[in-house]
Amino acid sequence: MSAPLLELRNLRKSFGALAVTDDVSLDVAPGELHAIIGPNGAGKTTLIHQLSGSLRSNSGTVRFAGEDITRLSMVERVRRGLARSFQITSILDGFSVLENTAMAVQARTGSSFRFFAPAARERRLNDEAMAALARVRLDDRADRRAGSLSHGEKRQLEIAIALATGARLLLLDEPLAGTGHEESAILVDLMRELKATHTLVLIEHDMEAVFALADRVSVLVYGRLIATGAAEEVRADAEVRNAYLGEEEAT
Ligand SMILES: Nc1ncnc2c1ncn2[C@@H]1O[C@H](COP(=O)(O)OP(=O)(O)OP(=O)(O)O)[C@@H](O)[C@H]1O
Repeated sequence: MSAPLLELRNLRKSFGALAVTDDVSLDVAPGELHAIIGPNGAGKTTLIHQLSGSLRSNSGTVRFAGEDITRLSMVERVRRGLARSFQITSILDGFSVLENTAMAVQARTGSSFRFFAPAARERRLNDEAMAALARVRLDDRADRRAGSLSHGEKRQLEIAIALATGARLLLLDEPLAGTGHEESAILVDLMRELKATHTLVLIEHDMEAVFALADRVSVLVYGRLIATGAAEEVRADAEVRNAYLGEEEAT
């Protein structure tokens, strides 16, 4: 296996006496789609916060592209190419789809277009934003107000915003939650396409989507990883079936 893009070692986060993630160690290879599954309350979202930098870990290390980023802020991590698909609340409803995406391009490029005339600068930002929107198939919605998008389209926009930050690795926290059948099919296709160019860490409860997309799957139960492996191996693992998949099938 090539050197991992993301390396977690012995990560732990506790709230008071409750260890929500406990001794989590995991490697994610470049180009891999790695799914993290587990029952409600297992600590998946907390782990994503620890990776994105929105929560400081109590102990353990996170390395990205060989660099120790454990102490870096969320903004510094985004600059290095590690982005969480933004929460819906971070979409500015009153701005257009294009403007929302162009702001992410601007955040990445900073003042690097400063030598351009204002009109040319705006064109560059918009061209890059349109490229991100085309990847998520929202280019035909560019001029719409973001607030007018459907639930699934907002999820697509969040991914476009993450792409526009220049991310190499995308952290996706339950992108399919609350989406209808058609919306979810679009998002699954989109994630499949993104695999060609990006590394993805996906938290998802939709097991059909997980096993259709993931190269490898890790199972988190009570904050601990009980299994990591190729999707088919994990699906067949007796402990995993007891701890999680059996429970899902029963519901
Ligand atoms: N800020 C916090 N303070 C105290 N407890 C917290 C905090 N954030 C999360 N927890 C607790 O940590 C546990 C794990 O929560 P988390 O949201 O990470 O789980 P999850 O696996 O993402 O669950 P779900 O699949 O339901 O989204 C839960 O028991 C939750 O109540």
